[in-house]
Amino acid sequence: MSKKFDLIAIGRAAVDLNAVEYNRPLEETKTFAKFVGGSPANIAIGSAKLGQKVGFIGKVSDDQLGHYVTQYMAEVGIDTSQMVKDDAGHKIGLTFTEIISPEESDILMYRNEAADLYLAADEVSKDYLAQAQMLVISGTGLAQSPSREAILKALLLAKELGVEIIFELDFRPYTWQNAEETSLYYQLVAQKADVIIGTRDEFDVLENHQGNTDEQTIATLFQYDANLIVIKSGVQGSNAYTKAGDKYHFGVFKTKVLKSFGAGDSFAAGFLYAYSHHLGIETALKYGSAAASIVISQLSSSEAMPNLAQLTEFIQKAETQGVH
Ligand SMILES: Nc1ncnc2c1ncn2[C@@H]1O[C@H](COP(=O)(O)OP(=O)(O)O)[C@@H](O)[C@H]1O
Ligand SMILES: O=C(O)C[C@@H](O)[C@H](O)C(=O)COP(=O)(O)O
Repeated sequence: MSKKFDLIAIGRAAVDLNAVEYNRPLEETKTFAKFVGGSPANIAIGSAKLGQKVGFIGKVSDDQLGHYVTQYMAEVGIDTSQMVKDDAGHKIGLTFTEIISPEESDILMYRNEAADLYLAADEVSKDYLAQAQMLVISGTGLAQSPSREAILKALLLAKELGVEIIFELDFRPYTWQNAEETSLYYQLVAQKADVIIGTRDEFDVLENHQGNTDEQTIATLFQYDANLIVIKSGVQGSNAYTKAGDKYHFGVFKTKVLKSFGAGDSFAAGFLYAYSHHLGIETALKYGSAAASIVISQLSSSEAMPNLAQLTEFIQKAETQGVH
């Protein structure tokens, strides 16, 4: 039976302030454009733009920026009924970006006491989660309590309810205390997740070890619940591994890169669209790569997310021209 939501994402919804001056460091940047940000919010927005039915569980500041984020997410079609306003005055997270060159862009996050980290376990509703086909968990929500307990509660409820658990590693060094703590919580969730998506570097964080091959990583993780593991490697493309032993690779769609941030979130939105529509793993990697290619050629990580027609047209055109 079809559920009310194709996916519910849990974690941070925040604000990106993206430098509109290119080829200069943040120190010298004077003007910024405001967008909704936060990895799980970006994935939710990308998914909604592709036509998925999406819900979001999170906490935002009760001020102009919190209202802006909630309103934008509602406008793209996301159910925001479980986006709680922080009543203790915590402010929404901010991310400043700089575009030094197409090869070099970076982000600077302001996350001290960020409202999303104050989502509490009693603000996660079982009835709400029961309406989801998939739950998308972003690793950063595990960095601090009470958000950590809220995410773990959602994980256990999803497990109990048979909701498919997608773990997007989304590692951000901010707000984590040390590598061992991160690795412990990442492993805890990875052992219960059905699908795990991350970059090679993020899997190193999960393992608290550098230098493992993908084969070593999947051999360990497939001992637990995961059926599918996706390991992204930037411009080298992405690999997907199934528990049954299949391996899929997809390269990238070449594009005029403006900046590299936004690649991971758009990849996840595109990948999950194809995955949840049973279009096959190879197509899922292709949709993820195409969405990423579209987003990294534009300024934002959220508004730039393509709709389904834009995504499929992009793929068709790229395949006709042979640019991947
Ligand atoms: N320079 C690039 N050109 C085209 N596609 C890219 C480029 N960099 C990344 N991508 C696409 O975005 C996906 C995610 O990028 P990656 O950098 O690995 O993740 P993250 O943004 O999470 O660090 C890649 O698997 C690839 O499909
Ligand atoms: O996740 C954040 O809080 C910041 C994002 O909104 C920002 O746009 C970004 O860094 C996205 O990068 P990605 O996770 O590599 O897609």
